Amino acid sequence: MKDQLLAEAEQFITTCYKELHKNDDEINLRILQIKEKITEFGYYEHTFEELEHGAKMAWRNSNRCIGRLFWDSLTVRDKRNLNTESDIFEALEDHIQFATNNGQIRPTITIFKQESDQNRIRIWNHQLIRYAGYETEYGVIGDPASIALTKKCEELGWQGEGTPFDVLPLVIQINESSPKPFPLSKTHVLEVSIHHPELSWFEELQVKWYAVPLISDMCLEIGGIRYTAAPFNGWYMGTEIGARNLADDYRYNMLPKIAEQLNLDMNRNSSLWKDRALVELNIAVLHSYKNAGVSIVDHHTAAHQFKLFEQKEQAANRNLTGDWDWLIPPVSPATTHIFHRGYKDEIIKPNYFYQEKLY
Ligand code: HEM
Ligand SMILES: N/C(=N/c1cccc(CO[C@@H]2CCNC2)c1)c1cccs1
Repeated sequence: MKDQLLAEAEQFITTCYKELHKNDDEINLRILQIKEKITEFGYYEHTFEELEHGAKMAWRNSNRCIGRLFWDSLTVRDKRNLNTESDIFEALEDHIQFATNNGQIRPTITIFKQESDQNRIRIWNHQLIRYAGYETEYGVIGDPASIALTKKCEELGWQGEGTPFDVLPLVIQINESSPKPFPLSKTHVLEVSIHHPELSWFEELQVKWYAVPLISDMCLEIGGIRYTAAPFNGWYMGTEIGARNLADDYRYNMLPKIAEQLNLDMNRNSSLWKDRALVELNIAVLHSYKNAGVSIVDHHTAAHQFKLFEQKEQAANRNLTGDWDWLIPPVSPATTHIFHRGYKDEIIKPNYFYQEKLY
């Protein structure tokens, strides 16, 4: 195990320090230091500089991410010193406030203590901000994707209002102690009501979504060290909300309601009623976020930015890796260059990984 850790550390320091334009003496000195730490204690710790650049490299290596052009502009917050659930909760509220920035979203990651034999911090939420889901005898209220976590939160003593848009509490667990729920104050949660630039009936659907996507259940691995609590945010690509979260029939399932209002022929697939409803919903999402001054990107602009990323990686002499299945957008994929080429789905570290589900 120590040899494996040392090998990962050496590989990371070599790449990271070269990118930071450090010379061979600095690289060898740092590797020697780490070797001593691992030999004596069985682990080592990153400097802030290593942590910051490692988190950026991990974003750059995220094969499924179309937003990687901006990898070097990630804001990294070092919270490895925090030890209690309430201190961690406070740091998460600060992250939400800083990243939201009144709508001018700042891509940010907050990194908590690394995993060790004595220490494991986990955030049970998939995203820091997400709506609850309730199974009732009349069907599901809220987000079906949240049913399991909502049940867990209720077992832990949390009580939602029962609306389709109840923001779940943050659930923080340290080691094997009971996970603790912390309700988020609504003042921290910026939301956008969805309306359409031409179709005035759209607002009668009374649908909204939150501004900031903040993934909190993935593990950041840098140089053999695992950060099991390292929530990160960017801004949304419109299709994530308009073609998935609000459109999937196992999510908010809005397409039939929209098609009805559009008086489309829903009895024939070939009327393409689903496709027309989908496009209008995505137009409404992009229009509403822009109108509210909340950062968002359409899938055409995002694909163009990804093209620039491909060119930048080529110029930097780095091999581009990607996961085609995820990189193509769910709306009009073949209108983007991504659809018409291939990508090598090789896993390079540092990177962000799934970790075991705790509920
Ligand atoms: C800045 C704006 C960003 C945009 C528009 C963006 C866009 C996306 C989209 C559309 C996906 C696919 C999600 C899905 O289909 O469910 C994705 C995946 C991903 N993104 Fe980005 N991203 C951004 C920033 C970031 C940042 C800051 C990080 C980390 C530091 C990141 C890491 C990832 C990872 C790890 C995945 C794969 C998640 C999985 O495998 O479930 N992205 N991104
Ligand atoms: N726009 C985004 N979209 C996502 C990025 C990563 C993951 C996800 C959600 O993935 C879920 C798991 C599989 N599909 C939904 C969405 C970002 C979230 C955090 C930083 S950027």
